[in-house]
Amino acid sequence: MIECQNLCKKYGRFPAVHNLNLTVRQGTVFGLVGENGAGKTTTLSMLATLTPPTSGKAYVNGFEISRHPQEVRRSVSYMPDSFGVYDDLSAKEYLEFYADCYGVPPAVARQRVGALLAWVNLEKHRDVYVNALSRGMQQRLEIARCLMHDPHVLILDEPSSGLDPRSRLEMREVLHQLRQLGKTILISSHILYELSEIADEIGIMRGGDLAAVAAVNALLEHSNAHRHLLITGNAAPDEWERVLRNDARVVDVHFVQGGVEVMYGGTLEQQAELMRTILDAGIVIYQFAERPTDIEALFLRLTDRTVTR
Ligand SMILES: Nc1ncnc2c1ncn2[C@@H]1O[C@H](COP(=O)(O)OP(=O)(O)OP(=O)(O)O)[C@@H](O)[C@H]1O
Repeated sequence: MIECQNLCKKYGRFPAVHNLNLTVRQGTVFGLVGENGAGKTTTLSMLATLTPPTSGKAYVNGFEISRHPQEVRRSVSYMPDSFGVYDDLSAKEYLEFYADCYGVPPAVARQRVGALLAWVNLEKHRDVYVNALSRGMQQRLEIARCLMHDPHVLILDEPSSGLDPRSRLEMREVLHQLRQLGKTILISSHILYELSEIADEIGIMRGGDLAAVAAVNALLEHSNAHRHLLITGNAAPDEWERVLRNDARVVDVHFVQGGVEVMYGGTLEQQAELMRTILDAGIVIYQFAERPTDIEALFLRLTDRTVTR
């Protein structure tokens, strides 16, 4: 449904996106994660036909973006990372305006405006001017706007950026619902954890390259199967090593100040046994704590072999 083949964008001599090869299967959600300047916005903007590529090809809904931009625009909705709103339109008028731009028949538009406002929880704000809505509400209205012409493909650039925690939660709800619609979605974020909740696959961009791609299921299975433990005590590194080496469920050991960080692949009962083994070895335990999995580190470890650079 979306396919990029060696897609490149240079600004002058600067390669913002470099030989990008990416496939988003029909009806799936692909999350693009990366730091500021990684090339996410440039990629999404090329796929939305707003930025012409320097070289390479990309197909959206079967249409090549440079050769058939009009057809691509009809099949796609693009939500930019920053957008201007029309000050003197209410939320309802804003959606009606876009329906008109896209040639949605008035009767369909009337029904859709009501349904979408309810869907993004803005029914009560239908007559409020767009510039009087909070940023979170404006972002949700943008999602509704994106659905006005019932596109096959959605391209969303950081829909949660700049939102306070409560608005982020509300946006998260909307994105979860969006996933249920079965559309093909390409969504970007700085935060990998956020994307892992809604995406089927995740790609990480660095310096204009798609550095790695992983299926979210594989990430979650791995993070469920492994616990990240912080154990501190009065042992020297070689003592930790000796004790931990005897437990086959210890996958990885990393020495830290006063102890070790352990990637552990056993059950909770086996984890308790590990604690007993450490105590039996005469080590005084100061701390034995489970830490949240660093999903970014896990992603990089799992995809180590798939780096395309
Ligand atoms: N119009 C432009 N002219 C020159 N350089 C540009 C232009 N647009 C983007 N760039 C540069 O291209 C690189 C990629 O930018 P891009 O906006 O695609 O990154 P991003 O991953 O979306 O970052 P952010 O999360 O900050 O939006 C950056 O180094 C940026 O400075």
